[in-house]
Amino acid sequence: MAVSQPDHADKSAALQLTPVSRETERRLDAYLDLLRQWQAKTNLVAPSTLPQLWTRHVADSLQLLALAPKARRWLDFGSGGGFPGIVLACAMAGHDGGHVTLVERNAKKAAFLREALRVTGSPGTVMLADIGDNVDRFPQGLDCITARAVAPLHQLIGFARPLMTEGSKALFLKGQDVEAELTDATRYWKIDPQLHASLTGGHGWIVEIDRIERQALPTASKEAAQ
Ligand SMILES: C[S@@+](CC[C@H](N)C(=O)[O-])C[C@H]1O[C@@H](n2cnc3c(N)ncnc32)[C@H](O)[C@@H]1O
Repeated sequence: MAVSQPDHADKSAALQLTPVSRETERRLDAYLDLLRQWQAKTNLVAPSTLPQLWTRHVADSLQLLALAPKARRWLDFGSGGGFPGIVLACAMAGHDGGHVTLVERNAKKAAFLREALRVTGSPGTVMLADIGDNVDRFPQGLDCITARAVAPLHQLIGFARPLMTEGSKALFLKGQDVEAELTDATRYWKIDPQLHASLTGGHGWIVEIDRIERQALPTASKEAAQ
């Protein structure tokens, strides 16, 4: 299968939305070159989005940096082909103490993510693991927890809760059903979410959460649980 070629207009549109340093740009170029090569044998992104890798995926990931400008220690649930985790790692390479933990349960994708960290020289660790079974193995002292297209919001909040500390936050990239997902999540969790419209347009949203408490069980459920 032919390897797709970079689209320069797509890249410059993305970099206008979410500018980065020349060094980060070079790391991102190396990452996308690798992704295009591996995409020929492993499905890392929807093939229809290959012509817009920069706007659909890179800028979508980079926009998180503006919502957590001081964050250095990141953890990304279900990184897949590397969004947002590898993109954030490419950006963190320029910062002292920058590090991204990428959690992925698919072995081929985890191998790709390790190779992406290697070729870009970006600071990160790939954990080949199922999130739900391994929360106690994840690093502590995180500044920011992320996820895109991995699980329903209420589940992501449950995964993030034990990892959150004073000053940390979660940033979850969500689609047009965000309101329904938030309504569902507040049945389980007390949260004070902020919603940010995605810079990359479409119907994307970022849910920012900095405090998570378990919702008290309604009386009927408490009785049922006894
Ligand atoms: C739809 S893909 C999205 C990948 C990437 N975040 C993105 O937006 O391009 C979902 C990824 O999450 C991974 N995943 C889903 N549930 C997971 C879990 N419980 N533990 C670890 N990885 C999980 C899948 O293997 C898959 O690679």
